[in-house]
Amino acid sequence: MFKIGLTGGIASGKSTVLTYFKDKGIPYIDADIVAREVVEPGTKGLEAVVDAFGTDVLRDDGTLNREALGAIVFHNAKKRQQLNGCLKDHIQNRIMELTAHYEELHTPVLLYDIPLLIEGEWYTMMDEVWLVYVNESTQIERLMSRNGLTEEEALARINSQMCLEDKRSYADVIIDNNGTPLNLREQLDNIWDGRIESVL
Ligand SMILES: CC(C)(COP(=O)(O)OP(=O)(O)OC[C@H]1O[C@@H](n2cnc3c(N)ncnc32)[C@H](O)[C@@H]1O)[C@@H](O)C(=O)NCCC(=O)NCCS
Ligand SMILES: Nc1ncnc2c1ncn2[C@@H]1O[C@H](COP(=O)(O)OP(=O)(O)OP(=O)(O)O)[C@@H](O)[C@H]1O
Repeated sequence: MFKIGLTGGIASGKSTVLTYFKDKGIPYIDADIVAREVVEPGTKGLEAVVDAFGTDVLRDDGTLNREALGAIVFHNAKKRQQLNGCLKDHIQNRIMELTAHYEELHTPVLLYDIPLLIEGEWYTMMDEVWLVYVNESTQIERLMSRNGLTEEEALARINSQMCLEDKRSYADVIIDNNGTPLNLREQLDNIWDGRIESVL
């Protein structure tokens, strides 16, 4: 099974790229979805988060208050590391379980959308790394507009990750998403024709 790790910075366009390949029928694992599953009510993941951060990060209905937890961890590197420590094994186990499932199905290609692919060293298990790249001003603008954040809040999130410039050296393919959606689509058509169809 050919494993492709899709990464980038926050709001660089990973989900937009993933949607293109999903629409082509390529199987995928979305780490943001996994990260939500492992903190659903009743999970060990949520229990670990509450042990570390207290019940202030819960809503009245017992679900995780993502806004409250985000406000803490995107402004404090120590707290962020603590959260990562609570969830790392749960996220990793679930991703490996899903990978085994696709191996059993003899899936020829599996696309992983993992925001922290480099930071979390997931790149070492990939056959290829694809980086969705934007410059910082585009990233800030898109993040502010998508999440309704102030510039300061957007920068706090961006600075929680390895900078996109430094991620470039890990990439086999760089997808430049500074342009229009049409420009992005043209690049993805080329990647599909040149790199994916041959593996299928
Ligand atoms: C802090 C939380 C509650 C904020 O939730 P929220 O709904 O606001 O954001 P969401 O989960 O959709 O994440 C949005 C983006 O933030 C970035 N991000 C998320 N967690 C982290 C982190 N620990 N460090 C750096 N960036 C992160 C990613 O680029 C992600 O795509 C949530 O992101 C979380 O639980 N993070 C820890 C789990 C994790 O590491 N997720 C990344 C997938 S491997
Ligand atoms: N080429 C583009 N032109 C204009 N807007 C774009 C373009 N590509 C993506 N966007 C918009 O930018 C925002 C971020 O894109 P997307 O959600 O795909 O990023 P992401 O990397 O998956 O984000 P996250 O790290 O938070 O999961 C979205 O609102 C999306 O619609």
